Amino acid sequence: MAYLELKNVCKTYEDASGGTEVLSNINLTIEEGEFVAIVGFTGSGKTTLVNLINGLIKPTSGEVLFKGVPVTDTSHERGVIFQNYSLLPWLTVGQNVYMAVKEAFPKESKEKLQAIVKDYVAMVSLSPAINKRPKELSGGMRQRVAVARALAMNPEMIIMDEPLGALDALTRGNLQDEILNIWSKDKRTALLITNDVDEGIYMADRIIPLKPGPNATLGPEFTIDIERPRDKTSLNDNETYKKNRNAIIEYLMDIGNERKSVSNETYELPEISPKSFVA
Ligand SMILES: Nc1ncnc2c1ncn2[C@@H]1O[C@H](COP(=O)(O)OP(=O)(O)OP(=O)(O)O)[C@@H](O)[C@H]1O
Repeated sequence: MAYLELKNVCKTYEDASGGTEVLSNINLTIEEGEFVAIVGFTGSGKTTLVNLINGLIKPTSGEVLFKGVPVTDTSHERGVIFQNYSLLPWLTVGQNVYMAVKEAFPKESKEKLQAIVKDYVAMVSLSPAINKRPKELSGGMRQRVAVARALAMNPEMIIMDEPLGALDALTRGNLQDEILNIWSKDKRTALLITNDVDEGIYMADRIIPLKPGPNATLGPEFTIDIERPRDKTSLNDNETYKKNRNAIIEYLMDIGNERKSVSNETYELPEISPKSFVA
């Protein structure tokens, strides 16, 4: 049985003119322990897809199944790391993680919960900042807290919605490694949504492009058959990496061009001319 399965999932956001189908016929299967990345253009429907899998919104038609059971609500079994950290500003790093852990394990003792918080804060190298509030942290540190918070709840599946998009290249690279370390240690199932092909190839077992919407749908998948742990510096010379990178970028460029050529939008430029020109 597939761990996560989307069967012919469609999502339309209703509006006064009837609505737009953002996602069309999404079929996706993820097996236990797999790391899958979905790459897509901005606005193609990636967050909509995450919200459907997370149970925050319902499909207009089709089914989302987690371990064979239809997803009808959010659950601690699926931990989401969002792109905007979403930390509570009045709580410290430790308190932000504690709150989530308490919600996930309401019957555990305070001491046990505090020990979990300490472990996960240490795991993302933030022990010295455990008593700081979000406004005292850099963007990279805040995202680390968000990672610790999601993982401390011990979800069976980690869903990441462009979690590293706002970070500089160095911080991004470090956090990619931290997420991979945690994923490989506990062998959880992971879904990464990203607009960065290199990030997808470095982290995932499979990459699936999301064709731009409206009516966005998943394209052909690319299997990244590169041994783990992967070495970022030697990846550039790896033939499998180069082959996949070129194929994915070519595919994305082709569908990008296709989208441009079918666009009916026309732009009228205003008729203006300078009243006077002084050299
Ligand atoms: N609640 C909503 N109501 C109406 N339309 C929505 C809603 N949420 C998203 N959309 C529309 O659906 C489309 C896809 O949005 P979504 O946020 O899923 O894309 P995305 O790929 O995550 O974008 P980005 O990369 O910019 O974060 C957009 O055109 C957006 O305007």
